[in-house]
Amino acid sequence: MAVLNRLMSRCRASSLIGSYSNSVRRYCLNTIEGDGKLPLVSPSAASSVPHPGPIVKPNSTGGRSVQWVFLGCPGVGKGTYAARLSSLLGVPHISTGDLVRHELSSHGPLSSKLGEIVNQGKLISDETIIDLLSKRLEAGEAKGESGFILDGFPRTIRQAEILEGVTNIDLVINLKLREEALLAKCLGRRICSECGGNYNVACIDIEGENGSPRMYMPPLLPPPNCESKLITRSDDTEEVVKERLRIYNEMSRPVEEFYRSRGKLLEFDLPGGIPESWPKLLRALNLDDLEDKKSLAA
Ligand SMILES: Nc1ncnc2c1ncn2[C@@H]1O[C@H](COP(=O)(O)OP(=O)(O)O)[C@@H](O)[C@H]1O
Repeated sequence: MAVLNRLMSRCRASSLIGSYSNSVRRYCLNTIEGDGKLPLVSPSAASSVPHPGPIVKPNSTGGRSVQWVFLGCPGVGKGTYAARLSSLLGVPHISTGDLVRHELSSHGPLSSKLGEIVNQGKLISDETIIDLLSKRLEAGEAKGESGFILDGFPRTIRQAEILEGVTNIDLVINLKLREEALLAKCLGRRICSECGGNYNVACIDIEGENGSPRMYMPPLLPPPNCESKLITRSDDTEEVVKERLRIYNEMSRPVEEFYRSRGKLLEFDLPGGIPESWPKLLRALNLDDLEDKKSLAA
């Protein structure tokens, strides 16, 4: 993690972004991978993608903490599943969207410029997002964090190349959901302004057609003490969500191929709401045993 931070800092301080020197890349890879610890994912066939996808091995005791990435369209549920895996695996869930929103709410020097970009559904610059991410990683390192589950980063090929240059990502989980559900899920999203809890008031029920099964996603309603404190994200309007979906297809879809071609992409089609999807995701990640053990221990 320390090296990741240092290089992120170097990327931000100089103009290494987009024009790495090979020696810097070698330095980082050697330093990070030279710790003798086991990678979590071995390249072999596990999913239906043309390139052999990764087989996920449960966390081995000698291994370092996981370094995973979540990809997927706005509204797919990256934050929900990343947060659940983060508490199961004991690694930080780092959402760049949350970092941006935190920056916006701080009313610092960047916030009005960022607010304009976010509220148009556009991406903020690679340099700015790397700057925010580096600060978050540095703060985590100071608290003794190790490993991460990234949600919302990388979102451009350039970001993916930078990340690939500084550390070894074990696994990239590409969450997928039917297009019809994505807009409804974004519009139904609610956040508790006090505890930060994420809820969804949308009830999604899509008839099966052309061989695809019916999809039912019940609302995820807040507990009574959050009910009166719910807020909606300013970028969750129909117009802005449509723009975010367009930008995802243009800028972030190629990132899926970036990881697919490296054998790191695990495609996961969400079959429905959390009760249906979570156990299946754990099974796909070979983590169902871990959850059983954790619930027995609780
Ligand atoms: N990696 C990134 N690169 C550029 N902009 C980002 C990145 N992550 C977050 N953002 C900005 O923050 C906004 C909110 O991000 P996020 O909460 O991840 O939204 P989404 O629901 O669209 O996945 C994005 O629309 C974008 O403006």
